[in-house]
Amino acid sequence: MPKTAYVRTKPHLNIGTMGHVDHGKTTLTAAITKVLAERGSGTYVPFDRIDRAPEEAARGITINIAHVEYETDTRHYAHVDMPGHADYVKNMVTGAAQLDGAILVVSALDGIMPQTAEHVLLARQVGVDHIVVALNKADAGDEELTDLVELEVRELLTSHGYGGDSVPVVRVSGLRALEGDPRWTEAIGALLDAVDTYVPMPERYVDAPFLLPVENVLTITGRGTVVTGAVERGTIRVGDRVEVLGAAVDTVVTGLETFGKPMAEAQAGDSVALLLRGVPRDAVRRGHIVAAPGSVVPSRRFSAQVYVLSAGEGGRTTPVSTGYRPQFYIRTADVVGDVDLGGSAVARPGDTVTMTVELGRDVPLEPGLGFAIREGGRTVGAGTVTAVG
Ligand SMILES: Nc1nc2c(ncn2[C@@H]2O[C@H](COP(=O)(O)OP(=O)(O)OP(=O)(O)O)[C@@H](O)[C@H]2O)c(=O)[nH]1
Ligand SMILES: [Mg+2]
Repeated sequence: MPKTAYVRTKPHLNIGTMGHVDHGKTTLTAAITKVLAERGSGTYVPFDRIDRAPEEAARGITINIAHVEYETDTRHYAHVDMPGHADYVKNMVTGAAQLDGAILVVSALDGIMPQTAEHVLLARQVGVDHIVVALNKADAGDEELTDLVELEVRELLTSHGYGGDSVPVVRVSGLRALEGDPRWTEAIGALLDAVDTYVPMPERYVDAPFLLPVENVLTITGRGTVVTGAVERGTIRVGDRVEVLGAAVDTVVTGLETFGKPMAEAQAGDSVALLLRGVPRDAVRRGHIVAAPGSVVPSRRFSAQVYVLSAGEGGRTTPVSTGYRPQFYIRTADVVGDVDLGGSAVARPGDTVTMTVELGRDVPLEPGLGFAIREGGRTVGAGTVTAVG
């Protein structure tokens, strides 16, 4: 049976849930889909369909980013549910790189925890310009304590340039909303209204050459290799030629879908799956870039302004100097790079410095592109490309 095609009736945005482990991101994601499904827009996605890997079920945490879709009255959303556990921050960065806005989930019982702050910092760095706060577990929280948590969250957001005073903070209970408690299903409605109104429709560069950072690679038996991700810019149609940078592959797009629905054309902002002709499964991986042929020249050298996280932010306790070799998280890629601070200069935790970086492989780079620097499983820096070459 042919699948129903995707019909673009509303503006499409990419949002997602981020925040510290166990604060209720996946529960809230499931609750949002349930509340909207009951209003007749979209399909309910239960908790165990979001955290569906065996290890996720066994450990009760999210590991992989998961995508769900839903619609409000005014918009169509792709929603990325990100992991909060410190070990999976690299997956969170991949998810955040495609967002137009984020829902920061903070447990009203626990307040700001290490990955609450780390995610806000990373979101800022990878270009998430708008955050709405869900103060979750409000069913179990004491009102006065929740007021304090709200103040604390606003302060954190302000310190990262998010204008914490004007950010919407909505008290919710994902768990009670899932159970159908009217007070809390209403709160989910209020949260979605806040997202609808506070996160603006971003400018989409639909006329630019096509570019999609690969988030995931799958094989569809009998059809071939599929790459997924959010279109960063441009437009793509079935039959278009593309190149896969990183894999040095030239190919043709032979299928195009969003959330299992075929589409004739995908454009900047869409969360899509591209079927690529004749590409072996192991030739492509996360971090590669699918682009219009010849439209980008990848490079490995760039200059950047970098903030070195303080020890209190979970960063290093000792300075870095020329020769330092951490991992750079750029779009969905994770690449080693050599840092040059110029001569004998050092960068202490808490400093903002300029550096040149020589990556281990060529990556499409451009001024203004944000990235994170990680080492031994923790985030140690956040930077912005200032010049390429
Ligand atoms: N009381 C109460 N408990 C909640 C609420 N939301 C989630 N929980 C509980 O908190 C625990 C963690 O919920 P998850 O939704 O898995 O949290 P998460 O933020 O997705 O966790 P990670 O993805 O692993 O970072 C579960 O036991 C939930 O039942 C809520 O609104 N109220
Ligand atoms: Mg989760």
